[in-house]
Amino acid sequence: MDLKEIEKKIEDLRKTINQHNYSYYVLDQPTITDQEYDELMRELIQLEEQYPQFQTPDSPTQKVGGQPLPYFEKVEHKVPLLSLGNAYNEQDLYEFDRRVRQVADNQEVRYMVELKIDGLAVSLTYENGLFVMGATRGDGTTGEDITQNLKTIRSLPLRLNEPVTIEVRGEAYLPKKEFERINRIREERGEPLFANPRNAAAGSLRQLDPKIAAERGLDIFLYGIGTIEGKELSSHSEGLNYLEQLGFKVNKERRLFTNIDDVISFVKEWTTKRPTLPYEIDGMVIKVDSYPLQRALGFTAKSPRWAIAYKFPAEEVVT
Ligand SMILES: NC(=O)c1cnc(N)c2cc(Br)sc12
Repeated sequence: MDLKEIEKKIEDLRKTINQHNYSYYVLDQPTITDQEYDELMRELIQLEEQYPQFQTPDSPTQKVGGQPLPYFEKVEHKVPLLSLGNAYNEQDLYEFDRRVRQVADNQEVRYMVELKIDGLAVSLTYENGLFVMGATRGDGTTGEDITQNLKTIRSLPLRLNEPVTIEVRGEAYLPKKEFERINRIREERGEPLFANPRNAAAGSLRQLDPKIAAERGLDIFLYGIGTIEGKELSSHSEGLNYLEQLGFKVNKERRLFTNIDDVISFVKEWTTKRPTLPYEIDGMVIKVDSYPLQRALGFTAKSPRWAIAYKFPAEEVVT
């Protein structure tokens, strides 16, 4: 093959593998066997090593982790990653609804209710559709650049379906089965165990050697847009659907309601269904859906007035 044909072969391999990644890790619908997948990856890694001039930042080979870093750079978030006020019972939710309707006046109020993933909040920045930077929440204003580790998350797209410049936020987490597998290995090695999946996810993402992060089946759900160029969105639900369109993994257990009683029933439903999930959640997030109404409600010093986190009661520890 001449160089043109080799470049074409590498591009075709990249496209095929990225498509399989998307089906397997975002849609949970495998399209080839692990064996066939590994075969394709081996061929692509070998060709990229032989022809480095054809390497690109969105190649799936970027997911295996590069060289260890001496430390993590600090990064300033353009839009702060805020924390949420907490609700602990129905009364708190009725109170939240009353405050929202005070500002909403007579306009219809829609609430988007989502699972509150028990992981590590992160921000992802894409320029013209390419993943360029990922950071921890940190103190909400300043986080740590953990791009190399986030790249190893299989469901995190290195190139979006549209060449959009956008900053999105989500929760990196460790599925329960992965958490148990990692702790079994640590136990065999006589290493200290992780207390829970959240600590394990945080510990994995704070590794300076991305090859360690790559071994730990981290995953991510995206749930918010910080900044976006050249696109007008009118609601949070429209924003989430757009994130899915771009190729992000967005949690499917979300639902829109027009009254707080139905929100409370949905919260109760998930309080009991929680153990059936393959990942841990520590509550539910209730957000006003309309962006104009979110703007009208604004923020307190540290959290939005248009959202609240309902915290599940602490699980009884079975001794
Ligand atoms: N779906 C969501 O909005 C969501 C899910 N899981 C979380 N841990 C958080 C945290 C904030 Br802040 S929002 C949010």
